[in-house]
This record gives sequence, C-alpha cells and structure tokens, in this order.
Amino acid sequence: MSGRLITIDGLDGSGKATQTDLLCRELERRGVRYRRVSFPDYSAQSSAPVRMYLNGEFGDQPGDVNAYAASTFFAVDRFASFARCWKKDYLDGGLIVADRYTTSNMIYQLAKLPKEEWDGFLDWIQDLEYEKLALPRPDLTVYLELPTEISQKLLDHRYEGGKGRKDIHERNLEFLSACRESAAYAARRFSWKTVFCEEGKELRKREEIHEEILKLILEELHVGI
Ligand SMILES: Nc1ncnc2c1ncn2[C@@H]1O[C@H](COP(=O)(O)OP(=O)(O)O)[C@@H](O)[C@H]1O
Ligand SMILES: Cc1cn([C@H]2C[C@H](O)[C@@H](COP(=O)(O)OP(=O)(O)O)O2)c(=O)[nH]c1=O
Repeated sequence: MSGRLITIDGLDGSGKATQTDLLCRELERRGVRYRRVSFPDYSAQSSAPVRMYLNGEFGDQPGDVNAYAASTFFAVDRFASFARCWKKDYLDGGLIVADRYTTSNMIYQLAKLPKEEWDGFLDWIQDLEYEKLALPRPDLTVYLELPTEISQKLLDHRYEGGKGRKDIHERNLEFLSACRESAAYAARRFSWKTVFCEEGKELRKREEIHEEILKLILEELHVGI
C-alpha cells in the first residue's frame, strides 16, 4: 500500500515554511502520524549541484543554466531524499508533507522557457521524476499564491536587509514574476489547489490561511484527521 503525499508550493517568501509548520502542528495535535520533508534537501550531499546553481557558481542569472539541466539537479536531490529517508514510510502507507517538490521545477524551471514549450517541458519533467526516477506523484498540491511585491517584502523581512543571502532566483524580481505566471499555468494543468494569500492588497493572517489549507486536505484526501 502506498502512502499519501501532500506538497505545499509557492514562490519564495509565500509562506510555505510557515504553513507547513502550522499543518504539522495540527497533525500532531490530532495524533496523525506524518513525515515532513523539504526540498532542496540542503543538509544532504545530494543537494551539492543545487547549492552551486543557487549560489551562482554556474552563472548569476537563472537562465544561465537551462530548464532541463537545472531540473535534473533538483530531481537527483529528491531521488536521494526519497531513497534514503522516506521511501519506507511512504510505501508503508504513511502521510508525507513536503515543503516544495517536483512542483517547484514545474514553476521555476518552466518559467525559463517560451510558452510554446511549456507543455513539452511539463510532460518531460513528469516522465523524468515520476516515471524514470519513480518518485511518488503528489496526491494533493497546495499552491500559495501571492503577488511578488508582497512575497519580496516578506523575504526582505526574513533576511532582515542582508540581501547577500538571497539566491539567484530570489534576487531576480523579473524572474519571480515570470514564475508566478508559469505557476498559474501548471496549477491549472495539474489541478493544484490554489490558496490566495492576499486579500484586498493585504496579506491574510497565518491562521486563516492555515484553516483553508486544512479544510482542503480534509475534503480532498479524506484523511482521518
Ligand atoms: N500570513 C503571514 N502574515 C505575515 N507574515 C507572514 C505570513 N506568512 C509568513 N510570514 C512571514 O514571511 C516570511 C516568509 O515566510 P516563509 O514561511 O519563510 O516563506 P517561504 O517558506 O515560502 O519562503 C517569514 O518571515 C514569515 O514569518
Ligand atoms: C525544490 C526545487 C526548488 N527550486 C527553486 C525554488 C527556489 O527559488 C530555490 C530554493 O528553494 P528554497 O530553499 O525553498 O528557497 P529559500 O531560499 O526561500 O528557502 O530553488 C526549483 O527550481 N526546483 C525544485 O525542484
């Protein structure tokens, strides 16, 4: 029996870590067993090429590494995490909560390509990650939608002005705006559940967003929580 995989995705600074924390706390409160994973898996050796890419060692613009090459770095890191850390739990029927997943390649790497190549890339990345590498497909993807101007402010706040720590994606507002468009496309194609985190130019409260995500999970997955 295979388990279930919930992925939480969104642009940098959209609240993924915050919402993953709140969800995991709620699962614990309800006594639901789960395993939390996060991508890239920075603490693992498998993320070395990802770290080099995001640090700008292959070029300081996202487009300096093409969508296919960059996607493979992230895919290999995911394969290593699955094989080493959560395959057994998943195959035993466990609930996995992922902060970013293949869905991030479908957002960020897709954005590097002209629109007429989007469907071909999305077919390719599904084949690579879900078929050839045999990674599980998500049962539910929650996409946190937030205008880049707001997510950038939150990121700035998180980095407390120390802009040097931003990676090559986070530094590039134009790229992040393109990612918002590619994310909307992927969300439509794959029926991701979009959670709008802004209301009337204001960021919604953490708890309110959390309640919406919890409701979605209960409705969509019928998990006993
Ligand atoms: N709904 C919210 N309202 C206000 N601040 C928020 C909200 N959600 C997240 N934050 C803050 O915004 C910053 C980015 O959130 P984070 O969860 O780290 O985003 P991500 O994991 O998507 O990069 C953090 O400092 C976090 O505390
Ligand atoms: C997991 C993953 C991330 N990414 C991108 C999204 C982010 O811009 C970047 C690193 O993700 P992340 O570590 O979430 O960023 P942060 O610095 O906010 O913690 O890598 C991909 O392009 N493909 C992927 O498969």
